[in-house]
Amino acid sequence: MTTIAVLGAGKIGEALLSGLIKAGRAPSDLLFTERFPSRAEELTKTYGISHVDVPTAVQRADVIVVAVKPQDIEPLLDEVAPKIPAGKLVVSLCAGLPTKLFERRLPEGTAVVRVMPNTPMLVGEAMAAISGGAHAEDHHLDLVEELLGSVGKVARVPETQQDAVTALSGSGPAYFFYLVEAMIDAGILLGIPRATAADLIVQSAVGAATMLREGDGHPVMLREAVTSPAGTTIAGIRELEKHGVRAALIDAIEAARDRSVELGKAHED
Ligand SMILES: NC(=O)C1=CN([C@@H]2O[C@H](COP(=O)(O)OP(=O)(O)OC[C@H]3O[C@@H](n4cnc5c(N)ncnc54)[C@H](O)[C@@H]3O)[C@@H](O)[C@H]2O)C=CC1
Ligand SMILES: O=C(O)[C@@H]1CCC=N1
Repeated sequence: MTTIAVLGAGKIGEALLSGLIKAGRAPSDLLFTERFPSRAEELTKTYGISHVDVPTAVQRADVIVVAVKPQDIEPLLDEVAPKIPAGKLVVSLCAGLPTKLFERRLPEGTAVVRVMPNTPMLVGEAMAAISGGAHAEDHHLDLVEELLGSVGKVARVPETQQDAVTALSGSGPAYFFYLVEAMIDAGILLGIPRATAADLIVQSAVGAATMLREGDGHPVMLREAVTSPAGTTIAGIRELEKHGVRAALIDAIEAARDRSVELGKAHED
């Protein structure tokens, strides 16, 4: 069985470990490193996965998943580079960081795959986009696709698209949560108890997402089907258009893309 080590077990590292266990992977095939001992203890208690140091992780694992913040990558690479044996597969989940940053710092020929996942991995509904670096071969991409395929959907994209993907599906769940939060607030304004408003909106979001995924309709057609002549929906849509919500979303996603590019540039030579 492939042994996987996650370096940095924060939100996304935990989402991956937990998703892999839910998908049937044995905790004994998983390892993690974590700089905060209390956090490490909590994860070992919850999932039964061993917390190890970096030399042990890179020795024992076949696949080394880097899940620290982009701002924390340099000290991590300083620790990993002298210890990692040749021939390991390195998978980076870090926003903005190009595969060539890892290739420059790790032993010559190290296969690196850049991945942009998202937190719905926790419930087996991730969207992950993967791109191979200079030394990643088809079998490396196949392995990463298989691993991530057990916790959601996987797309292969050219690395040049990863900053845009980060803005769309990496950050995307946060924008949906934000929308849901705002709609629940609207319910409160209209006098609906918070718990009832949350039920109404969350189920509407699940229903709408299911129609988008499983139906054969385009989002525009689906929205038109809700929008009756002289009805309630168009009265609401007019307000969204007046407040520039579409343009705000496009600007938000462009800003997220730009930030991803900036995070990568901070680590250029
Ligand atoms: N949170 C999200 O929705 C997503 C995050 N990502 C990427 O995943 C990476 C991690 O993000 P989060 O999990 O949100 O951050 P986080 O801050 O929750 O987790 C990072 C973890 O790494 C640990 N850490 C830092 N340096 C370390 C070191 N040298 N050795 C061992 N542990 C170390 C920290 O203590 C922390 O627990 C980032 O690069 C981010 O861009 C990618 C997609 C989605
Ligand atoms: O906000 C961030 O930087 C990370 C990357 C994508 C989602 N969360």
